[in-house]
Amino acid sequence: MGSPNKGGNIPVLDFSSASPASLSEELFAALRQTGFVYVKHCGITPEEVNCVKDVFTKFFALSDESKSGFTRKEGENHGWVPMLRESLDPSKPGDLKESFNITSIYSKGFPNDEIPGFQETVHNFMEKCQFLAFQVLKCFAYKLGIPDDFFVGCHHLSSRENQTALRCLHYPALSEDVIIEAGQLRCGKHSDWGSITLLFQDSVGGLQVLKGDNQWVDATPVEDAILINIGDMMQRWFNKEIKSTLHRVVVGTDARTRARISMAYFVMPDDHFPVRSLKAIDSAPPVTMSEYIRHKIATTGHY
Ligand SMILES: O=C(O)CCC(=O)C(=O)O
Ligand SMILES: [Fe+2]
Repeated sequence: MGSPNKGGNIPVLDFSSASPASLSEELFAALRQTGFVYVKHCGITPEEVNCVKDVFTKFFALSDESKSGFTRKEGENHGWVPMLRESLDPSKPGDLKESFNITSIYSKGFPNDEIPGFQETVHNFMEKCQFLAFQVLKCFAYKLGIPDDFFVGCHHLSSRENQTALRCLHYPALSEDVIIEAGQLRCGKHSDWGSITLLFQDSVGGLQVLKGDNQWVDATPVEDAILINIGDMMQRWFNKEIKSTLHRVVVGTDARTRARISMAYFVMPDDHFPVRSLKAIDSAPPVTMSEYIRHKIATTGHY
C-alpha cells in the first residue's frame, strides 16, 4: 500500500514498484480514502512537466493586450481566461487566477509566434497525459472485473467528440493594489466533472480537499509526484464507492509575494457515451458528458 503520510493527508503511490494487479488494488484503496492520490514514477518526468510549465509561464508573462488575442470565446473552452473571470464556487467573488485551456488537437489559437514551439510542446505533453490516463482507466476496469479496455473505449481523447482538456492555472503574486475580498479564493470549491483529473502542482501549496468529516485538509505538494483525483463521471460509474471530492485553492499567507502555477489534465468520457453505475442496478437515467456539462453550466454559471 502507498505510504499514507508523505503527502500530508493524501496517500502516495509508487507506480514503478507495483504489478498491474496490485497497482489496481492500491490505486483503488488509496482513492477510497479521499478521492485523491499522489503517484510517483508514472511515466511523466519532472523535466517534461517543467518544460510545458515553462511555455505556459512565458504566455502568462505576456501583456494583457497580447493575451487578449487568445481569449476563450463564449461557448468554447479553448483559450485564455483572465483574472477574476471565473468563480468555480459561484457563491464567492471571482477567483484570483488566470488560466489557459487547451482542448483537442483541432483547437485553434496558440501563441506560437510569441512563444516558439508552444503548440508542439503542449501537444506532446498531452500525449503523455493520455498514456497515463489510459493506464489508470485500465486499472479501474480491472477492479470492476470488466474488459480492460471498457473505459479506454469510451474516451477517444483526440477526437472532436471528446472534451478532454489541459488547463494551466496561474495564481499571480497579488500586488498591494489588488483587494482580496472576504471569502475570496484562488480557486473556488468544486468537484471535477469528468472521469479523472491529473494535477501537476508546484511547491507552493494552497490546494485543499474536503474530507469525509467535513474538514478541509491540505494536499501538501509532494516533490515529483502527480496528483490524480476522481471526477463526477467516475463517481457515477462506481456508484459513489470512490468519490468526486470537493476541493479548492486558498489564498496563502504569502500570496502577495509568491505566484503559483498548476496544470490540470481533465479526462472526460466521449460527449455522447451514456454513463451509469456499473456497480449496482441504477434506476437513475444514464447521463452523457455533454448533458452533464450543460447542466453544470446552467447551475454554476461556470463558463
Ligand atoms: O490549481 C490547483 O491546484 C487545482 C485546480 C483545480 O482544481 C481545477 O482547475 O479544477
Ligand atoms: Fe478541480
